[in-house]
Amino acid sequence: LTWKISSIYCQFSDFCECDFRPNIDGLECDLSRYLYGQHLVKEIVLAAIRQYTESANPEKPLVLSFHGWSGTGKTYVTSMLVKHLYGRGFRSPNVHQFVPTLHFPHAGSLMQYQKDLESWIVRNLTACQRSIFIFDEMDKMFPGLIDVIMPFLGSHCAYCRRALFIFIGNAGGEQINQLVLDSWRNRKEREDIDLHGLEAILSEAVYNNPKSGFWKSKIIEENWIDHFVPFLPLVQRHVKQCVKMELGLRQVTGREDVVQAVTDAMNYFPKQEKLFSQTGCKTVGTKVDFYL
Ligand SMILES: Nc1ncnc2c1ncn2[C@@H]1O[C@H](COP(=O)(O)OP(=O)(O)OP(=O)(O)O)[C@@H](O)[C@H]1O
Repeated sequence: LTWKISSIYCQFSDFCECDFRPNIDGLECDLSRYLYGQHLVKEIVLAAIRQYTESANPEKPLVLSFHGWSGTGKTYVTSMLVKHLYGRGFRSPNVHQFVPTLHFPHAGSLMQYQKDLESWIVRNLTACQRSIFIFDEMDKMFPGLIDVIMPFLGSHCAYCRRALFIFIGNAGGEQINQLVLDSWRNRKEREDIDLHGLEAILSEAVYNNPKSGFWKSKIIEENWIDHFVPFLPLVQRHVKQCVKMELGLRQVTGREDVVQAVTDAMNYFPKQEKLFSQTGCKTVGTKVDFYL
């Protein structure tokens, strides 16, 4: 009932912020304490979100696209954002997450999905302009579907300007890994890798990949994505940090043996250098339970 009343209020008020209660200090703190090996992500996400939350009347919605290898923190950072932007986190009625394999599984229903997605967004943006729409597994989304959200991304849609769109996918991961590998071979510090050229590489990687939901997408052609955010592949040092964090969550200290056992149990690639963790930090939690 409370939500219905606030929806009605929001339709008549320009200042309706619904459950939007940004805590930028909290976000900054979580990113710097609990996100490892992602200096570019911290920098881009924090600056973009800060600007987005500080502007009461943005000119357009904020559109972010997260790219990178498995287990590098894309979903994790999205959760941090949701936690620090909405009072009730993922339980907030203003947080909407789409998973293609769950919500759009059948190729034959593409037109129906397009209609449903469009009306879902209109309905929710008219109920609350500060809504967040998260599109997970962009590599598994049927090309053509995502273009129905185009009209909501620009400045001409007045009730869309305070929304936040996040796309998550693995496309571009190989290109990011290659760049990190090259810089490692050239003895360059990881933290010295900058965005220069990377955004263009990522935009091309999703646009030209028939397996990407952005394949030949107008969203890319017309530059509606504000920031392509590269998640770098994690190395042993980061896996160790993840193990320590998992141990901390279990209130376990002084178990260097577990830190070493879990770090050694992960697979690393490329074959020769054995530099990057195959699953990032993704399976660390279960491995910690196994070795404890
Ligand atoms: N950079 C990181 N720093 C700290 N912990 C991390 C990092 N990356 C991943 N983790 C840990 O690993 C778990 C899995 O990561 P996450 O789900 O974010 O991976 P992902 O990039 O979304 O992978 P996928 O592409 O396979 O969905 C997180 O819940 C977190 O505990």
